[in-house]
Amino acid sequence: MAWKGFKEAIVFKKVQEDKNVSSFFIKMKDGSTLPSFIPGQYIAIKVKMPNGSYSKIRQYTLSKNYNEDFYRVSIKREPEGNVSKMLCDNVNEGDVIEITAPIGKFVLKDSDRPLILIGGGIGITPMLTMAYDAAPKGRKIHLIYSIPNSDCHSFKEEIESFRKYDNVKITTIYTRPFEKDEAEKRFDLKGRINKEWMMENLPVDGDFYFCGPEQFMRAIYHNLIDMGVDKEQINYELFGPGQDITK
Ligand SMILES: NC(=O)C1=CN([C@@H]2O[C@H](COP(=O)(O)OP(=O)(O)OC[C@H]3O[C@@H](n4cnc5c(N)ncnc54)[C@H](OP(=O)(O)O)[C@@H]3O)[C@@H](O)[C@H]2O)C=CC1
Repeated sequence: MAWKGFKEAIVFKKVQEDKNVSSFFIKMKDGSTLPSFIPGQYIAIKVKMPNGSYSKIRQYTLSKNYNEDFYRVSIKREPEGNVSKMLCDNVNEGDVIEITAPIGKFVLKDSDRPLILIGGGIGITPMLTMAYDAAPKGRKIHLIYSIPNSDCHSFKEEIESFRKYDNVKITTIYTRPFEKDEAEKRFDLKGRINKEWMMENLPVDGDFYFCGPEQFMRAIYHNLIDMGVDKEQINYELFGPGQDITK
């Protein structure tokens, strides 16, 4: 059952996904069943600071299959982010945090159109839950993941595992690959995703969902408009106090 406000939850597993990203696997402290959520939704989290006061409230997208009996959030440690630093550095297995029930309107809509999921950096998290939902249903999916290099390549095996579905295509973009990344061919495309590549590789009749840094989102939005994609097919969410990306 969903609840109002915050409720205590326990981190029962913590996984370091890459240099900066940690995943937290969460269950309710009182053992109650977690409400289901729609792919793309997030929970808000607050955490007790060492001085006993509560941190600010932050929203983190759920990043794992919605029909598991736990929630997973995956958090990038931001040097300036007090809450993400507190969580990544000091919250460990067995610790209690406070969470809301899942919320959010950036969710996967029912459709038979090809589904194009584009994640920039930690913005891949809502794309993962959307892919978990759509892949087994046979919908044609193109999952595109842009990261600087192998130091930031979270969820590598997890994303690779989607290849078991014939209907899923994966493109990994490294914008600043190391020499070893080039030598070991760890990516499909080098450099920032751009309009030429999108025009050649993405269907105009698809449903597009994307999330990532503000400039990344603005570029993708305008490329899609230039390609002639209908605004109804363009879905995105900007976290934080960003500017309007359509301008
Ligand atoms: N539901 C939501 O809305 C969520 C939103 N987020 C947001 O996602 C963002 C992710 O940030 P972070 O992980 O630091 O991302 P990074 O700074 O690591 O960037 C991710 C990728 O985007 C590329 N990129 C940046 N600008 C452009 C552009 N104009 N055109 C094409 N590619 C571009 C980067 O290339 P390059 O290396 O060249 O810079 C890089 O490959 C955060 O701002 C976070 O708030 C995160 C989770 C959920």
